[in-house]
Amino acid sequence: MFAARQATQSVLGAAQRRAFSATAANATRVAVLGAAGGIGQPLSLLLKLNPRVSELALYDIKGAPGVAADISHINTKSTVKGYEPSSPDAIKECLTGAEIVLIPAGVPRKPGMTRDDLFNTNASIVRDLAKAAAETCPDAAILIIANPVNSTVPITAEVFKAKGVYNPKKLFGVTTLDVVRASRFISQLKNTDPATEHITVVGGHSGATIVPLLSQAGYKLEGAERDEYIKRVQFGGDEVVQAKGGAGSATLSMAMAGARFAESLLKAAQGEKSVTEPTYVDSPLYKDQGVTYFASQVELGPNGVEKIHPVGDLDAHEQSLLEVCLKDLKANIEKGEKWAKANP
Ligand SMILES: NC(=O)c1ccc[n+]([C@@H]2O[C@H](COP(=O)([O-])OP(=O)(O)OC[C@H]3O[C@@H](n4cnc5c(N)ncnc54)[C@H](O)[C@@H]3O)[C@@H](O)[C@H]2O)c1
Ligand SMILES: O=C(O)C[C@H](O)C(=O)O
Repeated sequence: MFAARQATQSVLGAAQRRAFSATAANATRVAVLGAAGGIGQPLSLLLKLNPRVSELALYDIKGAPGVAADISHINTKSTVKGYEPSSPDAIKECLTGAEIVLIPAGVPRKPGMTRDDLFNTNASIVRDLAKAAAETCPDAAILIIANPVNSTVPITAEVFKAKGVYNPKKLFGVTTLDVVRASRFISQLKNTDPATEHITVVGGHSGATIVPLLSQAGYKLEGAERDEYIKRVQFGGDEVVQAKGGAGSATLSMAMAGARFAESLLKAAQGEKSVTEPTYVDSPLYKDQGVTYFASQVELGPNGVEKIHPVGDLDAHEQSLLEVCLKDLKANIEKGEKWAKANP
């Protein structure tokens, strides 16, 4: 009996040792810029719980060392370090060796504002952080959370292009929260398990540019029910902004969505096949209409974007939503590109 238990323990020990060396071989440094904010803190917490992450580098203009000290006590293996600009090289030190950089740094909306109203403040925050990433970790996957995503992704691309290091396969606008909402809201209407709902959402990340494709999941809503569902997905962010009454926008659900997208990238980077997520990327799908970035299902691989899937079959109503989306998106992209060129 004792011998049998000892044998089991030694087998388990070997399995654990193998798992440990596999993790060590897949060591991944992940940086969060804006780590002390409403999204940054829970996002950093979720990344600390992810065994695929070996080093967590947390940067903010204020408060990152405190967040790092707190999170570092959690009993998972990854190391955590906080950086703040009191030392001039802090951002460089944070980004050195990073393979994934998540950027939630920037101001959130208050009631009555659109995401585009954040442009004037957030454009320069994202530009400056993108410059630091382009200089320090040009090969990292850059995940843009800061709004307005439809414009901050093109701004980031322009920064990387100006430095001669742009790799369209490694730049992602995080639209996962739209997918999470679309799946949760249909499950509330249909009394299904939201974990098994996978509603594709295409386009961009604001208002009419958010286009959920229910028909591809086999659903057909009609009339007011359909319109209310679409409106809730397109304006889910406003629901949270209103409810928080001036204290910011979605942070906890966004942290979950950002951590889920980072996990998908890590899985793909570590060799898992067929990892697919909708995300806003440099896309050929509507380039002929001047829409150079677009969110659709994207297969992820070790080098980032592996394959960009077309939107697929749409019903007539989805087609009409897509047309409105493309018009708005084109304007948001041009605004970002124009600003980045004028404000290098
Ligand atoms: N993509 C999405 O689906 C999605 C969802 C929710 C929120 N957002 C956006 O994410 C952004 C952050 O939202 P939040 O609620 O976390 O805001 P927040 O104000 O709570 O946190 C932002 C953090 O960024 C930091 N920061 C500001 N300038 C910085 C700089 N130059 N370098 C480093 N850090 C800097 C701030 O100190 C703060 O800690 C907003 O723009 C918001 O609109 C996007
Ligand atoms: O609505 C916002 O401003 C934040 C975010 O983009 C969201 O969708 O919740």
